[in-house]
Amino acid sequence: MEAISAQILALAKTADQAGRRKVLDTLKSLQNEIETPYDTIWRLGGVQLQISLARVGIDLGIFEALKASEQPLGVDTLAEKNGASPELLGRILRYLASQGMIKETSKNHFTTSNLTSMLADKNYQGGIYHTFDTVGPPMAALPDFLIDTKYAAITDNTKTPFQKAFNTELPAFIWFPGQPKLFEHFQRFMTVQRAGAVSWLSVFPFKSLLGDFHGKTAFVYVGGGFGHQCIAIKETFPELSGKLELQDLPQTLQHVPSIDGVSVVVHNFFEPQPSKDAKFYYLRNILHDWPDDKALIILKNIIPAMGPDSRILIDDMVLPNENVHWHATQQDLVMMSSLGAMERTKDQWYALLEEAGLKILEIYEYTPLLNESIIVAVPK
Ligand SMILES: C[S@@+](CC[C@H](N)C(=O)[O-])C[C@H]1O[C@@H](n2cnc3c(N)ncnc32)[C@H](O)[C@@H]1O
Repeated sequence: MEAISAQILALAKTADQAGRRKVLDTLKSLQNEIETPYDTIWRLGGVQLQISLARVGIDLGIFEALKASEQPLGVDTLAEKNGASPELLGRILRYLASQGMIKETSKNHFTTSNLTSMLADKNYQGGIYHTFDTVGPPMAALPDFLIDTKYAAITDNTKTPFQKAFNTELPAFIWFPGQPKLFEHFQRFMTVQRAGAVSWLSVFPFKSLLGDFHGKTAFVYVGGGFGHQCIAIKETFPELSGKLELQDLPQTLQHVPSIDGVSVVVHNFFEPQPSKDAKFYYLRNILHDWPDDKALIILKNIIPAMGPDSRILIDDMVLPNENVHWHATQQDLVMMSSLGAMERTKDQWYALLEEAGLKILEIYEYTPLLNESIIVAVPK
């Protein structure tokens, strides 16, 4: 067993992104084959507790404290730092160690594991909070919502499990910015959501498509959140500093530190695009947030601003028609439950863009297993 484990580890360490994913997916299907029904019910039964306790660990500063310490820390020392009852904390630490989130070195003493660093990182912590506090309640409300609606398709962003979970009539993106803490967690999560993945810039021929562009704005990051893709572009193409624009709602932009060489413009993408003749209008993780009727408005608002050389770049998953990866199926149902939205197949993208009055020039896939892609579109 040890020899096989070492071989798998070595394989994963030398593999590229797609190869490493393949290793993980193989291990996952192997687990399904090996499990008895008893194993499976324990695994499924513990899913919610894992993220609950990851959040408790973050609330108590456990991961940061272990990361900052060169020595293993005892329960009492940790309890002094965070004020929790040592009895309670001991049980929490024991659970976190049993799940691999930290490591138990001796009785009541703990240190970091391979996962601790990620759990101690502010942006990934945003992901844990977002998943638990904002995505979790609609997921829990989904089964009863579906019974109530007799399993009708969810396509209206005001009638989703989200409204049931949060007892609101507002669509998520209207409700959400009014919850500053939750919204900040979400934006932090967005900055690392595809960390470690292949960058779209390694596949998309940005430079050659930009050509000898001399206009005012080369890149408009529509609904760009914390603007991390402006930063990625500036790092790759420093000569574009001053020609990059970040657009988002004021509620989002107020959390964004100023970025040198990037102008920041308050823009609601349900209104006409104010930046004219830019080379690229880039929408990353935007259209998958909206059902078709809203996605059409967003796209149609950009078209009148486009010059002859302008391109819309849509950075989203383009799903195959079968054998969709579990990341994508999971993401699809998260989008559905909170936003009445979806991850779209290739056929659905062609149909949507056709209806918006756009034509697809090219699709550049940059993460083969997850089908994250750049769709390049121009007016018909
Ligand atoms: C899923 S996040 C994606 C952020 C960023 N594009 C990324 O990939 O990390 C969606 C973004 O859309 C923004 N947004 C939502 N409604 C908007 C609107 N009506 N106008 C402009 N931006 C909006 C949110 O503030 C958020 O930053």
